[in-house]
Amino acid sequence: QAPAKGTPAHIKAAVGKVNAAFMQSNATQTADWPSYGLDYAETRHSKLNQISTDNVKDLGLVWSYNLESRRGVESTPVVVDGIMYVTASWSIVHAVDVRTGKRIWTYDPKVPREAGYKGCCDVVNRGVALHEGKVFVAAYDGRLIALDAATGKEVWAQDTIIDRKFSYTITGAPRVFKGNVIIGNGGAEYGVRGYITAYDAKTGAQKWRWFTVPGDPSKPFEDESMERAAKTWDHAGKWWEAGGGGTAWDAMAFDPELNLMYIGTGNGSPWQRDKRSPAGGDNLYLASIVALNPDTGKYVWHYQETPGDNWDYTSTQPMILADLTLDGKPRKVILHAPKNGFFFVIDRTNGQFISAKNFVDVNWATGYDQNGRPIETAIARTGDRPREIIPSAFGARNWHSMSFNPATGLVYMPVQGVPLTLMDNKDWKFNAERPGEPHSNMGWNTANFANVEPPTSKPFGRLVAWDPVKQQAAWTKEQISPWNGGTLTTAGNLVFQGTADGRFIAYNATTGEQLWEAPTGTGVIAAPSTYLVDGKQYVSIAVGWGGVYGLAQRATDRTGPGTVYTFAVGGNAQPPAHVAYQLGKLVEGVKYDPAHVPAGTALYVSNCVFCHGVPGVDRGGNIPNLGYMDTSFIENLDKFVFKGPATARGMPDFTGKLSNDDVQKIKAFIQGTADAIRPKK
Ligand SMILES: O=C(O)c1cc(C(=O)O)c2c(n1)C(=O)C(=O)c1cc(C(=O)O)[nH]c1-2
Ligand SMILES: [Ca+2]
Repeated sequence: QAPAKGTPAHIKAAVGKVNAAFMQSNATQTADWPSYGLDYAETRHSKLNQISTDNVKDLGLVWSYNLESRRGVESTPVVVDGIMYVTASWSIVHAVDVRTGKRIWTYDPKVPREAGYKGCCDVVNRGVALHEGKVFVAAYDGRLIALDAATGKEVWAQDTIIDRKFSYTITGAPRVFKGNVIIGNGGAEYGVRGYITAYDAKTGAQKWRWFTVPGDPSKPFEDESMERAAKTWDHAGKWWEAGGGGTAWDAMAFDPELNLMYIGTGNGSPWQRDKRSPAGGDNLYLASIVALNPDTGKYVWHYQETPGDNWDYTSTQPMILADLTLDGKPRKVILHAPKNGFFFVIDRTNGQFISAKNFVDVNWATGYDQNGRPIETAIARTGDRPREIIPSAFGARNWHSMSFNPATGLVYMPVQGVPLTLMDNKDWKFNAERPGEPHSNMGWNTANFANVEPPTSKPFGRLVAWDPVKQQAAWTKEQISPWNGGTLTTAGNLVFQGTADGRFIAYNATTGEQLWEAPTGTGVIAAPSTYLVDGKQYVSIAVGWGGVYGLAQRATDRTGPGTVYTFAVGGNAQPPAHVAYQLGKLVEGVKYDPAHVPAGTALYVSNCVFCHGVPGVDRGGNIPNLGYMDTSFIENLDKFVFKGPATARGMPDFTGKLSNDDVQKIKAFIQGTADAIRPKK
């Protein structure tokens, strides 16, 4: 007799069957959603069609589940036979029974809140992997943890970080390929050396590790790929001191037939190439797609999308494996649209460049030549004055997933423009005494604050349906803000996406016509999933505003808690009531010495601006904008900066890093900026 649904015995059986054979058979039916990107190819294309263009208008809420989090939610819910696993901020895992919408268990890895500032981009997590009865989560502080799927109890945990002096973090979802749990890390804004590691899913034993950039060349190279890569860096730049970067913090995919796994690598650390490799060079394997042998971690091939990266143009954005007919011939390709604004089609058997076309206006390159090298513009690298480079470091796309529908032949991708000015940081030196010290290690200054030349382009968000064969858009939808959620496409000829302004929307996949929407009570950044439970199709989305753009910006005054919404045709549950949130008024009356403003500006830019934004200019996302605080708060700023109450929520303690004098100067900058932008009476 089958165990009752939702009991530990049922959960064990359901999640126990998720193995390599299951992943492959599910790929042809997609009855479940067993992995971050749905399948090994990361298509996010479901073959379910109960919900279709005809009846999507009758989609209604079945239940909502409170994730009890107030920071970014980037997780795609994975679901097997009605058991859902989804993560919230601070890497907390929730197991939810889809049949009831009720909690089965939660697991909190207890990430130290003071470690929050070690990451660039919010204390987020993109989700879990499942394999043979276990749930794998990578915690923000760098631990990879295996849980019993039925109970949420820890089975094993591994520290994936090679050197805790440096600011390594993990935000990405692990994947399981051939019985190995695979995970990279983040940190390239602060000076780290990127790598990716495989662990035995059963025992947690380390199987292999591949570094993405070479280490100190006076020491033996780990493998031949590192030796070759070291020839593309100028040794005078001593890149290895700051780590070089190249972090593999998000994208992975796997082709079982070719026995190749693919990763996307990140930006250079520091950002500006002449600071780490003064004579130039491609600086392999930054900003590349790399194919590895999943059994050994051995390098097989690479294609570098941004040679000599200079702008935080990571190639970590999600990739999709697809089979296309190009010039009459079937081709096994990788579809990829990274931060740098170009859509790439790459031969996944050998890494050969097929085509690249810009999907937004860009000013760093005019295109790619037939060898797959970008043709850079004259302004791309010269840093003599503050200059807007397009796309900015926020990327024309970021980690927000795209999906590929073989029926329409279209890729559905969230696209954006977030204008940013860059300025050469002439005095940049790697801070060897305090490696991993935030933002000062970027190389460039992002110069968007009040008294520097502002960018001239306008921010935008856009949903683009891209034809990868013609390399052109089939349709586009303008959105009200950048930083919208990832997409899902289905055999019901639908595209689902959540938006920064707090809606969950369904479109006709062929035409882009909007067919349905529901409010979400907060901005959406994550991607939805769809699956069958007891023969019925559901769609779920985890919402919660945040991520790097959400730290200091928002598109709606609705800032409800992290929540999972599950919809089905005929659903009629009531949504939870959410609190509205108002902008305050500009801070007034804090006494300061105007002579302190320039020094305060520099201190604010290297210590505060990333999370708190520009006082009174940015709107304040999940983290308050200091230009809108009460007078007494700014007057007492030292009480928050040194061992303050917000350290429990992830605010760094600046004891020993800033002096009292520095805090006076920062106050001068905050009040000075508020005074400067206050409308004149
Ligand atoms: O260089 C890195 O190691 C690294 C890591 C991460 C991350 O782990 O989230 C991001 C970025 N870079 C990055 O450049 C970026 O724009 C970004 C956005 C986000 C996010 O979750 O919203 N993470 C990251
Ligand atoms: Ca980065």
